[in-house]
Parts: sequence; structure tokens; C-alpha cells
Amino acid sequence: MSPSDSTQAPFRAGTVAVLGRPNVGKSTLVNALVGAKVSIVSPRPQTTRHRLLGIASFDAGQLLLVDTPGIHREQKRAMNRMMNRAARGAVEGVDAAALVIEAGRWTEEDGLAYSALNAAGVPVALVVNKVDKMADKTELLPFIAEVTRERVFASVHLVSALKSKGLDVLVKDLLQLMPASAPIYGEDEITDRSERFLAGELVREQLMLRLGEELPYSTTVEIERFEEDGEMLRIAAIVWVEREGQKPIVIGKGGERMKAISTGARIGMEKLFGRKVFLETWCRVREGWSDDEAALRRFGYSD
Ligand SMILES: Nc1nc2c(ncn2[C@@H]2O[C@H](COP(=O)(O)OP(=O)(O)OP(=O)(O)O)[C@@H](O)[C@H]2O)c(=O)[nH]1
Repeated sequence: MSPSDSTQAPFRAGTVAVLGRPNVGKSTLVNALVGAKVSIVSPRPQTTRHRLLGIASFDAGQLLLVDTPGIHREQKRAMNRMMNRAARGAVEGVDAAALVIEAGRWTEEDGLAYSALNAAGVPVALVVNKVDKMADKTELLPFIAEVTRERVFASVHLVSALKSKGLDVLVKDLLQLMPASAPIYGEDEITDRSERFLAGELVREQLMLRLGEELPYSTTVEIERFEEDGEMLRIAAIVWVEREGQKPIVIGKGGERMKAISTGARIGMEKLFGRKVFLETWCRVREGWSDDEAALRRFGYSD
């Protein structure tokens, strides 16, 4: 994708907060813009736990995408507070926001996100995602008319992040909202996260995809080893569970599930890192951890 303006146009670079309800497709959009899987995707809401910077480079500029965790639907007051806090945190210092919504659905939470962004004075591009899912496309224009009736957006986009549709114009319009600036990162950089972190995320993604609702909430992934061995990478991942009884859920009958998790994660790693990966995956019980230690390990740290 390379939206090319006139040759006179300055290079632009800046930060875009990607906001929206859980499951609307924020991570899928960031990955599609970056052109690689920097943010994990699953049909389960609340997949994204971390703020993450995806770096999308184009001929005309560079977008630093902050992929924010989705916001819970809770009681109204709590929701309001969380929404504002999440929006404020994510929006601090950004040049624009992409508010991602699902085609045909505008909810109260979307309205709250819009209001928080508007109050923060951040220009908002409305990204109506999952257009491919809408059987009757004639409903799209009245839907947009309704959403934009009393709200101001810098631009409005109909996209399918999954099928990479409508993204060229989105990039072009987002770049217009960025300040003239030299590139902030190298053209081949795609995230500020380490490869080690991304490896852990790919294991976590497989856990979510393959365990679904069965996945114990407190499960964490630790990358115990991440080493270069000639052309290949040797990686060891530990899936930490809280109780002995949770191990069979992760491992599955005859180890089948763990094998599938490991293979899925390895394939993702080989694609992302562009080389062969030897991956070992273990499931262990994290007996005796304090909450602090568990939290640190969740971010890939251990003493
Ligand atoms: N049909 C269709 N599905 C999509 C599209 N974009 C995302 N999805 C699917 O929607 C689900 C959620 O996608 P994510 O990218 O994880 O959504 P998210 O907003 O980052 O979710 P949280 O991490 O929970 O905030 C996944 O199953 C995606 O494959 C799209 O354009 N079309």
C-alpha cells in the first residue's frame, strides 16, 4: 500500500490511537496497516491486554498505531469512568484517533468513546469495520448518515480489516492529520515490542483460539528462552496455570492440544521472524506466586 501524494507533499509522521469496543477488529486493523501480525487476534473479546505500537510505513509518511485494549461493558457509571480513563490514557500526545466500530452497530459505548475523544480535542477518523459481513450494503449509507448526524469526524471510512479493503484511503486521510515530520522509526521496523514479547503473544493467541471459554483466566505465558542458533531461533515457552487441575485443560488428551498450540505458535513465529523456529512449550503450575510476581511474569519479567 503506498498512497502517493504529489511529489511536493511533505513526509508526515505521527501517532494514531486505535480505539473501539472489544472485538470490533482493532488488532486486525493494526496488523493490516502494518502488514504483519504485531497484535494478536481472536474471536474472544478482551484479547488485547497491552498497549502496543504498530509502525506502518508508507511512501508518504509513517503512522505509529497504539492498539488499545478493548473496553468492558459494565454498569453504566463504571463504564463511563473506564471509557474516559482508557480514552484519556490512550489519547495523551496522539495526533489523531481511529474510532473503530462494527458496520450497522452504533452502541452507547461507541458514543462514550466519541465524546471522550471529542472532549480531548483529538481529530477522529471513523472506521466502520466488518463491511464484508453486512449482507445488505444499502443499509450502510443510512447508517453512516445516522452516526454522523450530530457528530463531527475528520473522515469516515468503510473498511474490511480482514480483507484489507478500504485501507488505502484510510491511510491517506490519517496521514493528512499527522504533522510534517521525518520518519520516527526505520522503514523496516514494525513494532516497539521485542521479538521475545511477540513470541509470548503468539503462544497466548493460540491458547485463546484453542481453549476458548475453557481457558483459565489466570493463565500466563512466559518466554523462558529466546536464543539464536545459527539461522534458527530456539524458543522455550512456559504456560503457567494456577492449579494442577488446570493442566489437563491446556495439555489435552494425550498432549494433543499442547501440540496444536505449539505448532500454531511456531508457524506464526516463523512467519513473523522470517526464519525457522524450534519451539518447546511446557505447562507448569505456578504454586506459591505472589500476585505481584504473577503480574510481573504476565509482562514477561521474572527474577
Ligand atoms: N468479517 C470480518 N471479521 C473481522 C474483521 N476484522 C476483524 N474481524 C474478526 O473480529 C474478531 C475480533 O478481532 P480483533 O482484531 O481481535 O478485535 P479487537 O477489537 O482487537 O478485540 P479486543 O482485543 O477484544 O479489543 C476476530 O475474529 C477477527 O477475525 C473484518 O473486517 N471482517
